Amino acid sequence: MRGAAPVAHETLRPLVFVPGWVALAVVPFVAGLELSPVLQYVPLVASALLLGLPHGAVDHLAVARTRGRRPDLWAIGRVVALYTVVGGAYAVAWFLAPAVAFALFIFVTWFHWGQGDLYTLVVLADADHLRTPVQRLAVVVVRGGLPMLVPLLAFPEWYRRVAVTLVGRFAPDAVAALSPAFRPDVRLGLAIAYSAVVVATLSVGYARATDSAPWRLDAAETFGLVAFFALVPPVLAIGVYFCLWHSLRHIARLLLVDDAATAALGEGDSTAAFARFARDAAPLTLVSLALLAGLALLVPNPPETVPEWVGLYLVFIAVVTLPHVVVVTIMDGEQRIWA
Ligand SMILES: CC1=C(/C=C/C(C)=C/C=C/C(C)=C/C=O)C(C)(C)CCC1
Ligand SMILES: [Fe+2]
Repeated sequence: MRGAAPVAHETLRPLVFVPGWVALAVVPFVAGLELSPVLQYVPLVASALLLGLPHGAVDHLAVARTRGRRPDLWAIGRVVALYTVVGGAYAVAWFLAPAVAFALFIFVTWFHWGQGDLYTLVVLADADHLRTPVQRLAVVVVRGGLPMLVPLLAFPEWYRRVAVTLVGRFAPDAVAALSPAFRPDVRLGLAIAYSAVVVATLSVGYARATDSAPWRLDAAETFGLVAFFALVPPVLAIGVYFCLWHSLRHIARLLLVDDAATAALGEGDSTAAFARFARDAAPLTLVSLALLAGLALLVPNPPETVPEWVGLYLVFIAVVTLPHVVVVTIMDGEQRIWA
């Protein structure tokens, strides 16, 4: 990729891939120990300070850096305006139509977590089996469906409970509008359709791969994640995935557009590179937490328990994810991830 020294990629690769793979292998066993519900929330709560929330807290610098420019006040101001307008409108939507806002959150996350993995496959895993835009869109559907659809198929009651907690901060009765998604026949239909897309996507990829190693990595990750989300209760699974999969991969991407971090990685100094990220991300992570506290005062039913606080945190994440997806999609365009 443009501007990124190959050595930096080499330094990053194990740091990016290994934690997620270890989590896929280990967490199902931990989950088998029947963790108390509160412990299952630990990774999601931790994501407010570590990896999760911070991965989006450098959006104000990311676009300019991706274009090879130093972020000036004007560039930062544009991103702040994007967040205010798009995030603000979506926040209002949560108050007016919470069930619709929840459904949108699921679809946006599906796309966004899929697009994150597409980048990782193309740039960090050197995948050559994703030749066409249609294949790349299919990979986004497959990869995003792992965290967003598989839990609905495997743990519908958990999924419903989380939907109730999010929507319930605004209007407890509104969640009834989502009930068709939990019907067994609808879930069976979704399972069949999704499986067909997974098999077709991997098969076409296999036929087009010249180097089979990245394809094997893609297939192994896909089936590993299917098993992970089918076995691990969703709050725990999503918390782990958000930190160690999506956010870690995106942070690697951010390091590769930051010249100083890339230089540090080129010298094998990953600590210095990640420290730069932490410094860049700290201010807006703290601002985000202050905004979350403000949101808690504004909602009709303020949170009282840990699950309710996490529900509100997820609403806040939803609101900042919409502009975050715009930023990442601009990065995708600049880096020709979909071409
Ligand atoms: C917690 C949880 C859910 C939703 C989590 C979502 C949608 C998280 C999105 C996070 C984002 C977008 C982070 C930014 O990149 C589900 C699937 C309803 C199932 C039950 C557990
Ligand atoms: Fe993200």
